Amino acid sequence: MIRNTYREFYPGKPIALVGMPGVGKTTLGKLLAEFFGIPFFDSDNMVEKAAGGLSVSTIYEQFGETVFRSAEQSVIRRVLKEESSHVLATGEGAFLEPQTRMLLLENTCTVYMCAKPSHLADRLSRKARPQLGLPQLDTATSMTSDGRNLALEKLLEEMHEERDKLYGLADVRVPSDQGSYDETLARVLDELKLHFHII
Ligand SMILES: Nc1ncnc2c1ncn2[C@@H]1O[C@H](COP(=O)(O)OP(=O)(O)O)[C@@H](O)[C@H]1O
Ligand SMILES: O=C(O)C1=C[C@@H](OP(=O)(O)O)[C@@H](O)[C@H](O)C1
Ligand SMILES: [Mg+2]
Repeated sequence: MIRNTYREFYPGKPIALVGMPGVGKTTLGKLLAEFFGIPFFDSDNMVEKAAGGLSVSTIYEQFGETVFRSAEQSVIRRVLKEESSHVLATGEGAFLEPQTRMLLLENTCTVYMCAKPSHLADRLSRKARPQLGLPQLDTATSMTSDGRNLALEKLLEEMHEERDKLYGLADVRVPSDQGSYDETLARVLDELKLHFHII
């Protein structure tokens, strides 16, 4: 359905997805790349490969965030140099780092995927991959009877408040908490078309 509606339109430069943890950068990034028939890259996976298979959490633990950010910037720089058309899902912290942000703003079409913090809290509590940057929360005392994790929601609200302006520097902004994957994908495509004045 989506393929028929949008046919073969591609904005002509890489598309980079930025935003909060759990907003769907990796999931939607893969779908977007599949839609365009172009390669998909995820900066977290690229860093893990470059580190000989060490996981993101191990890199954080053993070397710290500064080393991780620097590795992240190198792999992003490399993929932008080597691959002309692709979709890149960044890790949540990448776009907050000034040099990486500049690199992405200058060389890609950046898409800020956004969602309500309460929605992200719900998604993250179901997500298989452990999420760094979110301290271990005492789930026993912060869970409500209807299964909401209030401490996680509060933390994500604070993160959102702090970061929304920076993520908002992206070229386009797409809500990612309403509807199915297909609907979100269609919203990304609509925003890209508007941005590039493609009718
Ligand atoms: N409409 C939706 N859009 C994006 N992700 C969704 C949606 N509904 C549920 N999810 C779930 O939310 C999680 C998003 O995780 P992921 O794609 O890894 O996000 P990120 O890379 O931004 O951290 C996945 O487990 C995905 O299945
Ligand atoms: O930038 C970061 O510090 C991280 C990004 C996350 O990726 P997502 O934003 O894709 O969840 C995740 O790998 C990890 O928690 C650390
Ligand atoms: Mg991801």
